[in-house]
Amino acid sequence: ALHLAKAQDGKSLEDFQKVYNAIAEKLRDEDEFDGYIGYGPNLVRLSWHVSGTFDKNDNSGGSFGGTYRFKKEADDPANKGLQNAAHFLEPIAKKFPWISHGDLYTLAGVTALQEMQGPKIPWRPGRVDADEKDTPENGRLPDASQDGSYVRHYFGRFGFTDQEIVALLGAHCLGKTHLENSGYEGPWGAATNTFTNEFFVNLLNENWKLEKNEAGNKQYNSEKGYMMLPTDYALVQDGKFRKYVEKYAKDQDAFFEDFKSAYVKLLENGIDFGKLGKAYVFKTLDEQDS
Ligand code: HEM
Ligand SMILES: CCOC(=O)c1cnc2ccccc2c1N
Repeated sequence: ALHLAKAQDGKSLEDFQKVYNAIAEKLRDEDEFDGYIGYGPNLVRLSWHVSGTFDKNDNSGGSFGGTYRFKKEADDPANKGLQNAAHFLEPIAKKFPWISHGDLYTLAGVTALQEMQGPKIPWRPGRVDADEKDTPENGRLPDASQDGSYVRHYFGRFGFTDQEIVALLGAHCLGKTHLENSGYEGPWGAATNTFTNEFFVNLLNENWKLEKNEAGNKQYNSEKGYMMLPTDYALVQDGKFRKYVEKYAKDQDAFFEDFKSAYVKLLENGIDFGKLGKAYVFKTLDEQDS
């Protein structure tokens, strides 16, 4: 059965907006991280990795239990580099001890996306911390060296369509690869901390060359110093994926809309929010200044 979301006694939109603001202000303060990219992309990746362990076959894993806080999951080689995001969130968890880890990890991704000018992401609280014994085993996160059929099969585990898969991967407009984390490197100078449809524009406009990097892994590089993972490039090699790449490269609003829906589905997979009321839509810091 699905995990039942539990209402946080007496916490309302205002309380969660305070958590949002604390994360958003810390993002602004600590802007020098990772060559002035900041923590935003890393927080988005954490929110995806804690949700991407979900398996609909036995409803194990997923964002509900906040099991990333346990060593087994945090030490998954696929999570290398996310210690930065976890460390960033420690003082937030101390300041708001009433929020569950699952809610904090997912809310942090929503905050980062909105503060990087991404779409408004409706978000629902109610995730409940699980025991260490419920931590999913390593190996549930995807392998970047693979092709389109691997990507389609992998996301089939969450019940995602081709369109949802392409939209979701548009998050690779953010941040960068780090050789010491994943064995992939770059993009050089093109790493961004603003949410746009650039990933799709790059895929279609650049001249891509498959090259072996210093770690001996193959990746696609362009003369402008951009890069794509094999699983990124698969989106233009596979005809069914390619048509959505072309759609999003032309229409950023369509990308924002479809990304928002797919990202909410990713973060809420395996959770029954029942009659806990509608989702919260948080104001950005800029919207509160005025
Ligand atoms: C086929 C599926 C995917 C694969 C194989 C993949 C693989 C990777 C790899 C290898 C990195 C570089 C990590 C590093 O070296 O630090 C990365 C970074 C990143 N990924 Fe993905 N990813 C996938 C899907 C996603 C999804 C669904 C999202 C979010 C919705 C996402 C968001 C990010 C972000 C924001 C970064 C940049 C992190 C940073 O700059 O610290 N990825 N991904
Ligand atoms: C918009 C310029 O960035 C890109 O085209 C791009 C492509 N693939 C990625 C794969 C993982 C992490 C970051 C990535 C990235 N920033």
